[in-house]
Amino acid sequence: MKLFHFTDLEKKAESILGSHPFTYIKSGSGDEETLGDNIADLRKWKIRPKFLQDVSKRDLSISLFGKNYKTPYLLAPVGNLGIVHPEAELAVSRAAKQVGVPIIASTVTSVSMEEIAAEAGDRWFQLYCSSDMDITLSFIRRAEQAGYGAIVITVDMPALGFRASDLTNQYAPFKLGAASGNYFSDPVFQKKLACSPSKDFQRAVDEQLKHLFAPGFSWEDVAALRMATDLPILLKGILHPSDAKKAMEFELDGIIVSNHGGRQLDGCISSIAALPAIVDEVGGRIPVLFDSGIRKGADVVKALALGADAVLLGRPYVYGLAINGEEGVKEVLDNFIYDLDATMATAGVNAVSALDRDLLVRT
Ligand SMILES: Cc1cc2nc3c(=O)[nH]c(=O)nc-3n(C[C@H](O)[C@H](O)[C@H](O)COP(=O)(O)O)c2cc1C
Ligand SMILES: O=C(O)C(=O)c1ccccc1
Repeated sequence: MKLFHFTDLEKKAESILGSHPFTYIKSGSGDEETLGDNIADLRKWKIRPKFLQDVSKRDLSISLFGKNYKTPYLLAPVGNLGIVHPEAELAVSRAAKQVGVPIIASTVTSVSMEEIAAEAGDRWFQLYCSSDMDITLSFIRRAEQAGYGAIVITVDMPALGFRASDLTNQYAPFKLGAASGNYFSDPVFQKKLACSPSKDFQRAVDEQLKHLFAPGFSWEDVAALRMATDLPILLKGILHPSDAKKAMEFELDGIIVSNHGGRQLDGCISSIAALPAIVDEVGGRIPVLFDSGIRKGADVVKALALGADAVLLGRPYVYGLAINGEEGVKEVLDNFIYDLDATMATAGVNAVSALDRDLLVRT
């Protein structure tokens, strides 16, 4: 593949994927104000290197929920990957396992969470809470049994964002069954459907769509889920410090500062602009993870220096998958690790744990 720059990665993926699938992945909601701000606001922060620090050994490792990881990267949950590559989540899982990076498997994967677990190393499960609590609880039980190490509840999708380009293209991959691996294999869903998804495919897809978004889901439901599992629970999509505070009050274990890669609420704050106030509110009591706009090692250094404990990669690995399946994802990860290592060395920092705000200025 030999593509080291995000722009080249994106161009190559565009030449391979069909126009509608590529647009679905690349786009943000609205007129992409927030999508652009995720990148632009990261660039407002500049690194002030301090030299003569002995950077002969660099330690990229982190620890989360009592477990050590070689790098501060996780793979963000990305649904509908069946439109990107025939091996979809399985290729992603194998690549991440080779590199030692945890995956966060989406609710809306092309295959089931059990099939993913069979190929994956460290894995967390991302939960879109269903409007049907029985299905939601069934997903949590299945994740526990399949060895997932945490539940990531995504809170920023009470409804699908206004995705202008997908609307123009009339493109909705989740209506094509590219995202039905978990629903179609779920015993509770099957029972409610009262027929086999393979027999009446369209009805099963329509039924899943009815359950997929849960606009009525609230903090009381979060409290019920807290009671329902001993796994660590993180909320993904937090942008306001008061929601971070509430997550701690509800005894949750972590949060992910994210605006869904600019795909949900257009006009909302960029993820990096939201991060410092949330880190201050949390005060080190629970891990704060970060995503939306990470495109290179310097972006990672900035997010970690502003107080994130780890970062999630989204579109970059999806493009690697499009270009060369498992090998493509692995190459993207290898490059991100190399880039981070080089960025830390040239910034005069020898450990992720030594990154702090003193390293940055806002321009
Ligand atoms: C095509 C696509 C599908 C996504 N699907 C999900 C999903 O199923 N669940 C979820 O929590 N986030 C989903 N996200 C959001 C990502 O987890 C992540 O927040 C975002 O991609 C990070 O931004 P970045 O792409 O700029 O790195 C999706 C993102 C993309 C691009
Ligand atoms: O596209 C997305 O960002 C996404 O998360 C999603 C998930 C399920 C259905 C449609 C979109």
